[in-house]
Amino acid sequence: MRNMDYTKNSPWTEEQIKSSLQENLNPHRYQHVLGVVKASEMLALCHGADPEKARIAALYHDVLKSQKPQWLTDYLKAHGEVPGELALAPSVLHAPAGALYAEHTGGVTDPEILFAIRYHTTGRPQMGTLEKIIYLADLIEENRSYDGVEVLRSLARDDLDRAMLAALEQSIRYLLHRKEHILLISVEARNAFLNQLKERMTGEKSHDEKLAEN
Ligand SMILES: Nc1ncnc2c1ncn2[C@@H]1O[C@H](COP(=O)(O)OP(=O)(O)O)[C@@H](O)[C@H]1O
Repeated sequence: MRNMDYTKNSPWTEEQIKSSLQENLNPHRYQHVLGVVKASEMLALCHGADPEKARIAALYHDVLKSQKPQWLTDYLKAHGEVPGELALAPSVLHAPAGALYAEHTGGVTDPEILFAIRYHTTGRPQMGTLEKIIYLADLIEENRSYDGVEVLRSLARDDLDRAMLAALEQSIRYLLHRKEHILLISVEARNAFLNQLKERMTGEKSHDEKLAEN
């Protein structure tokens, strides 16, 4: 891959990131990235997040998508990371590797952006707003078309947590159907969103009950 000089602290302009993406991704994947940029900016504006951070995370999220599993594994190891369970789900490797690339080659230092890139495929418990935005933007961007995408689009605009629960459950169902390994972190994320939403509903109910009492 060209442009990989591992120079630290040399932030790229958006145009530099885009030209690196065009060199390294096929046109279809590049269009997907532009779709994620647009969707993540829209979600950031809906949910009070920083649209500029969303753009940067979205631009980088699939930067290493074309690299082979062995290359990605070596890249993670070269940066001191053990792939661990990810070895059983090689299509996820580009996410943590992409975060390392954004940091070490692109010079990105913002932890919210780096976490959003790292967890855009699996999710995780305790996700921050930018992480949820990139995870969902990846699934709802304008080039995606699958049964249920419109429902997820409107859910993502209305309520990030409910959309995350629906998206994680959709992803887990897809992996079950394909008899693929399901990384534990996604199951933990799904349970965390489920429990959080149950608590929220209980809280909302008792608030309503209190109002009714007065
Ligand atoms: N929890 C998980 N465990 C194992 N594999 C997963 C998990 N979540 C996602 N994947 C796999 O990672 C693949 C890549 O996801 P993603 O980065 O969103 O790619 P794409 O943009 O091509 O849909 C998914 O198609 C799925 O096979």
